[in-house]
Amino acid sequence: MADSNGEEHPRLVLKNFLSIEECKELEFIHKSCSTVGYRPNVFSTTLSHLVATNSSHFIIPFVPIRERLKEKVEEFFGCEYELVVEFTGLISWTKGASIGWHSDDNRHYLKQRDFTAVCYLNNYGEDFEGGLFNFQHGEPKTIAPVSGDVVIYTADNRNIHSVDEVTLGERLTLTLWFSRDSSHDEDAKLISLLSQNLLHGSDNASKLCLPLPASSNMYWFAPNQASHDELGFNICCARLNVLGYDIYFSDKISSFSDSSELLMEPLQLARADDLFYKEFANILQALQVVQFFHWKASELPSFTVEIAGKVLHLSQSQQKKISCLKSVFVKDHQLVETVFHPVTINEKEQRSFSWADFSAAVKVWEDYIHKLHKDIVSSLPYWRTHQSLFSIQFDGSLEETSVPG
Ligand SMILES: O=C(O)CCC(=O)C(=O)O
Ligand SMILES: [Fe+2]
Repeated sequence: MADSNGEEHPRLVLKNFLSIEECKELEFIHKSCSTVGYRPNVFSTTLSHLVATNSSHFIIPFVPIRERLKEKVEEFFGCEYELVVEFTGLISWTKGASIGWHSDDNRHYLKQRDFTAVCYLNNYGEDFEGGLFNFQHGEPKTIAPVSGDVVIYTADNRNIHSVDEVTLGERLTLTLWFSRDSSHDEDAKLISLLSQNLLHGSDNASKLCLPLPASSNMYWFAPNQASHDELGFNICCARLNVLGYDIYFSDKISSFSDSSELLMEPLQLARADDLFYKEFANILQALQVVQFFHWKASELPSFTVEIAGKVLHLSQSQQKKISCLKSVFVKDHQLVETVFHPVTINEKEQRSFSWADFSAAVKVWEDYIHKLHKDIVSSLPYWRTHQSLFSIQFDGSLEETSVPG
């Protein structure tokens, strides 16, 4: 690991550490739940944000991945059982995002960070352009992100790195920091949030799984971080738009003085001249179902679901209402294209859209969500006891479940 100057750069690149399916599932979660990030042109989904938006069940897919990563980092750096996860987040970078040379512990409030793991969830050259990762010294020098690959390194100045500006598309990673300082254990904080959130809900599982949007400014993308509503777009509407969907509010809601409140209201999805019958609880739920459908579209068998009466032809006045709404939530269509338009479009998926498949996916989505919900509710008591998030195989009987001693 020593370079020509005899300096050490403790780091490791692991090819195919995550399966393609794991990458796709995390991408689905990010595209359903992300908010505008901490820096320009960056979007993020943290685990505490998932809890705060009543989407705790989406923590489940992260759990085995965090576990495997921590094990690998401890093994490689020789600090078995010493580390806690300090932060877990899905982070995406779009056109204009970059970061210059830095180490990950380069602020006094980041000194607890000992190790970094960056998992690439999509592909350089396919999903985005630019965005190469570079180490200032030592080998490898440059890493082109490939989905499933992971780079781990010490967070100190032995691993100064940068990321080139993203020039096209959306570059997505799962990023974790690990600490030796147990007072920075993310798990303890999450378990406390989860306990408040999951133990106080009603028993109605579908209500519990209903996403609750955060404040509207967290979904507002403004160019150059201008914080006024005159420019930019709502990222949930924009993500729907780039996949070909519009939103429609029933005639019961006729005026919208405070437009940000409107996205908390029940709505329907439209596509071209069609209006789909299903009423979604709010924009986040509609976005989630659409993202789920696009995640699963290629693997779902073609369904012969009866959709007679489920798809209505939009009247002219309804179409007018839709474009009026669009101008409220998406001020700048060109900007949406620039930020979210994929580099390569799955032509097959685009051409073969059918409401019958969509309708069938809604049912599969419900089963998927309820399974995650069941898993997190069953796991939480064990997590509380051990003050740690770990994966548990529930095979129908809790008694047979093995938990660490
Ligand atoms: O996304 C990457 O490849 C690294 C990002 C990074 O350096 C950071 O977030 O500190
Ligand atoms: Fe970094």
